[in-house]
Amino acid sequence: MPEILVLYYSTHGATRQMAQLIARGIESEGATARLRTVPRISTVCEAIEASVPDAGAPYAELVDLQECIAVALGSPTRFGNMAAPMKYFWDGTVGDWLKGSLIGKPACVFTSTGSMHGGNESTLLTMMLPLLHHGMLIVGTPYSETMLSSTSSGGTPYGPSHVAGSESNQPLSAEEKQLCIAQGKRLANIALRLAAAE
Ligand SMILES: Cc1cc2nc3c(=O)[nH]c(=O)nc-3n(C[C@H](O)[C@H](O)[C@H](O)COP(=O)(O)O)c2cc1C
Repeated sequence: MPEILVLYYSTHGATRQMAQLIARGIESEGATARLRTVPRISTVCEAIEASVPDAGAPYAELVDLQECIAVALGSPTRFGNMAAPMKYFWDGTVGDWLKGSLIGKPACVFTSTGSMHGGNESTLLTMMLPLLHHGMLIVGTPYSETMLSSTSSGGTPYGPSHVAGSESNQPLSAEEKQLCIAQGKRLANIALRLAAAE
């Protein structure tokens, strides 16, 4: 069964929930979702994380990028950009960039932000940059997903988003959830067709 990597970072759980919904969409198309996260990083150089997380998805390894036919990449918004642990992971992918391992693979991005205009679109757009450097094919959300027009919180043509509120405690709206599932389905559908054509 072809696998699609759902790679996310989350501290309060919203981006993790989005990842699980995207995985549901992926699996409804007949692919397997491989959920992976990345460890926190620290300014204290001696501090190390356990090699296996206490809970949730395992930590991603480079082989996950190589083995999967597509990637869904999620991060909370941090000052209008992806969180440092996720950026750190991508900064470690130079070997794959040199080999061109990801060229031609489809990818999508998703994020959770505190406030409506606090940078969810800038986070999604800037998360695309390392993927484009790797030669990946960016898959957004088309307006045929009618909830893109009706949502009053998250959901963008650049990818799914969620507005979590200043306390990071707002649940995903029905529209936000549906757009996550739709994004997973679309990514899997395109990835499976590209893989079959090879
Ligand atoms: C250091 C830091 C920076 C943040 N920067 C922003 C920001 O620029 N815009 C925003 O709307 N929310 C910002 N937030 C809030 C998070 O994006 C928000 O709580 C998000 O929903 C967390 O996702 P999670 O539940 O997956 O951890 C920031 C949070 C932290 C801790």
